[in-house]
Formats: sequence, C-alpha cells, structure tokens
Amino acid sequence: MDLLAAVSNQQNSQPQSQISHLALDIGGSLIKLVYFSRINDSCRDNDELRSHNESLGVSNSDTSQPILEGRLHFAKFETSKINDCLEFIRSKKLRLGGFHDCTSPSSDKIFIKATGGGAYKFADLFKEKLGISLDKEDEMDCLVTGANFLLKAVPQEAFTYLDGQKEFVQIDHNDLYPYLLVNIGSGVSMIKVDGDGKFERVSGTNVGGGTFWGLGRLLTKCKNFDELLELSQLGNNRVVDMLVGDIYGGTDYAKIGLSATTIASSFGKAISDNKELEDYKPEDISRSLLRMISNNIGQISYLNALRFGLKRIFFAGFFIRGHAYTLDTISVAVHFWSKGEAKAMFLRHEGFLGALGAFMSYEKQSLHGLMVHKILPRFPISVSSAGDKIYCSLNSDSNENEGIECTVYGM
Ligand SMILES: Nc1ncnc2c1ncn2[C@@H]1O[C@H](COP(=O)(O)OP(=O)(O)O)[C@@H](O)[C@H]1O
Ligand SMILES: CC(C)(COP(=O)(O)O)[C@@H](O)C(=O)NCCC(=O)O
Repeated sequence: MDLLAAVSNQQNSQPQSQISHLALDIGGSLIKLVYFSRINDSCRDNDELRSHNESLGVSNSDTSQPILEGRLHFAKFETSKINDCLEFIRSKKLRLGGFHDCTSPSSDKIFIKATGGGAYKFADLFKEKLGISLDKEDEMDCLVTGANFLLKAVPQEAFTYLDGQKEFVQIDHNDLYPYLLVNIGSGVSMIKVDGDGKFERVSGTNVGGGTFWGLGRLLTKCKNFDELLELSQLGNNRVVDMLVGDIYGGTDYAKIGLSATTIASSFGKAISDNKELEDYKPEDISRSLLRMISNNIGQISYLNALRFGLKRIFFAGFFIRGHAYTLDTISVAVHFWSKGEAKAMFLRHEGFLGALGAFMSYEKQSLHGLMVHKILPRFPISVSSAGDKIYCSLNSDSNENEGIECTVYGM
C-alpha cells in the first residue's frame, strides 16, 4: 500500500496542523472517530525512542525512520445522526486521513479504516457522500488492540473506583495477561485477552448500554443520554426496587449473607404499589435502571472471570461515561460476587477502544508504531492525598474527548 496521500503532501510543507490517519468505529449507538493531527516534523532523540521502545517490547530496527509529533483526537456522534458525522469529516478535511490502494495505482479510491457493524451498514453512504471506501477491520480484534495499546502506552489509563475514589492502577507490562475485557456498548462483549492479537470472546449479554438508554427513554421521556444519567444522580432506587428488607420485614436474611438493603428484585416494588408510571419520579426510575443494568453486567463479568480464573477485569464502552454511580455499582458487584478476590478496573478512553484498534491497523500500511509520550487532559485532573483522582465532566458541550499528544514514527 502507498503512504497516506496526506502524508506525502506533508513532506514538502510545514503547516501548523495536518490531519492524517482517520479511523472510525461505527457502533449500534455511537460513531467514534480517532485521527492524528501532525503538528510539525521533528527528529526526536533516537536514544529516547530506543529506550521507550524497549520498555514497550518493540523492535528498534525502525528508529532511524522519520518521527512525527502530533496529537490523537477523539470525537463521537450518535449513529442516528450519521449526517453530522459526515459533515464533521468533510469540514475538517478528515478524508485526507485515508490511503490509496497501491495494488491499483491508477485508482484514486481513498480508503479509511473502519470497524463496528456500521462499517458494513453504512459503507455505501460513505462512498456516496464523501467518496470514501471503508476498509473494514474486525470489531473484536480492534477492541483488543485498542485496550492493549491504552494499557501499555498511555500512562494513568486504568483506574479502580472504591469508596467514591478513583485511583490509577500501575500496569506491569510483564504481568498484564490474561485479563477479561468487558466492553459495554449497545450490547456487551466479554473477551478473554491472552496477549496481542490473542483473545477469545467468551461471553456477552444483550442487556447493555442500549437497554439502559432505550428503556430509560421510554420510561422517563428523557431526550438525551446524559440527561438520563444526570437524573439518576438525583434519584432513590429504593422507591422502585424491592429490597431484601421489604420481603423480610426490615431485617437481614443473615443466614445466606443478604443484608436488608440488598436489592432482592429490581423494579419489584412496582408490582404492589398500585401506582402508574406517572406516579414514579423519573429520577428514581433512572437510578433503579442504571443500578439494575450495571449490577447485572458486573455479576456476569465476574462469573466469566471465575470460569477462566481471571483476577483482572477491565470495563470499557461508552455506557460507563465515567459516571460515579455506574463505576460504583460495577465495582461493588465484582467485589461482592468475588468476595473481594477480583477487581474491576476502568479505562479513561473507555469508548474509543475499537476506533483506536482500527487506527492502529494502519500499521499494516504505513504506521510502524505509535509512541505516546504525553496525555493532554481536557477534563480537570486533581490530586488527593489518597492518590490521583480524575473527574470527567458530563457537562462538556464538546463531543471531543481528551486528546493524547504522541509521536508517530516510521511513516
Ligand atoms: N451521547 C450518547 N448518546 C447515546 N448513547 C450514549 C451516549 N453517551 C453514552 N451512551 C451510552 O453508550 C452506549 C454506546 O456505547 P458504545 O461503546 O459507543 O457502543 P456502540 O459501539 O454499540 O455504539 C449507548 O448504548 C449508551 O448506553
Ligand atoms: C453485536 C455486538 C458485538 C455489537 O457491538 P456494539 O455495537 O454493541 O458495541 C454487541 O452488541 C454484543 O456483543 N451484543 C451481545 C450479544 C450477546 O452476546 O448476546
């Protein structure tokens, strides 16, 4: 394959920021974009690159190749508003981030790496509206590649959530595998990861992010996902859920280890309350729904981890949204079911694994490696005495998430 059209143009000029390498993950709910904008040409010190490569276990044979400094950008759109995404690609000239097929030099077809079901569903639309052909990459492959990349190359990517505190996890590159990757998108995939490109999708569930948003929309009349999520913060699930105490006259069922406050039956109170939907507060419904789905995913994840003897579970996907109650419910579920043996961990770039994986697949064409040397957070990062804490704002009016400043070499 040829180098990127955009890259070849960049060799002679020195513009401020040029786009190269656009990759897409078109899911059931959201379209995720990752693209690299090059700031300038620079020859970084080869010793620095060599030692970084060694730490990542990457061959040093390519370190004499040109190095590009730039930034990885992340953006997302609702799949139902795909025209906004097409317009974004057009307005930012992201189409230039594709490549030509060198097996047919006379062809002026531009290919963009894409994964997710929409890479199949919307292939004709991209061709018709932007003249782009989608070069499809397998969704599970991309999720795993994206997760491994983030865990190995991006500092402070993984964190736990315990007692209301986010704490970064130091990833030991020599002791990363095996782990369970749980991607909570519209539906949920559970993947046992044994190495780079070595994985098996061991389970899944159709009760996922699409279920929360779909049912939540019907039951609360919320107009967007973040509104539903914010509503859950104000609610009290006990108004809707039937607790062990409701069944046992206010007491624990101690013999089998169930406290009075454990949810015995999500939405169970609605059976006997003799109330209509309008009689419940949307915030209580939202909270109960969020808890039901997060708890269920946490439990199924743990059971799969148990099946394969996995101690580490990484949760990703845009359902999580860095939302405290979701993080807490999943963490508590894993802790409860594993009796403290397994740990739930989360990824800061939670929703972009697939798109990053598709982005990394340009390697086969022209990118020999990505060296990330700095994170540029868009959201505030604060440090507490208990360690680093991160806060993800739900009120961000931009659809772009934090970027990663990075160095790409070997183009
Ligand atoms: N702005 C949003 N619009 C719709 N869903 C959102 C939004 N933000 C987060 N979500 C949640 O994220 C889920 C999609 O997660 P994602 O990882 O992008 O999966 P998919 O690849 O299936 O689109 C949705 O089903 C919903 O629960
Ligand atoms: C079909 C999917 C892989 C598509 O990915 P998504 O767009 O949800 O991210 C996913 O929705 C899924 O794994 N669903 C669960 C199917 C099941 O195992 O029952």
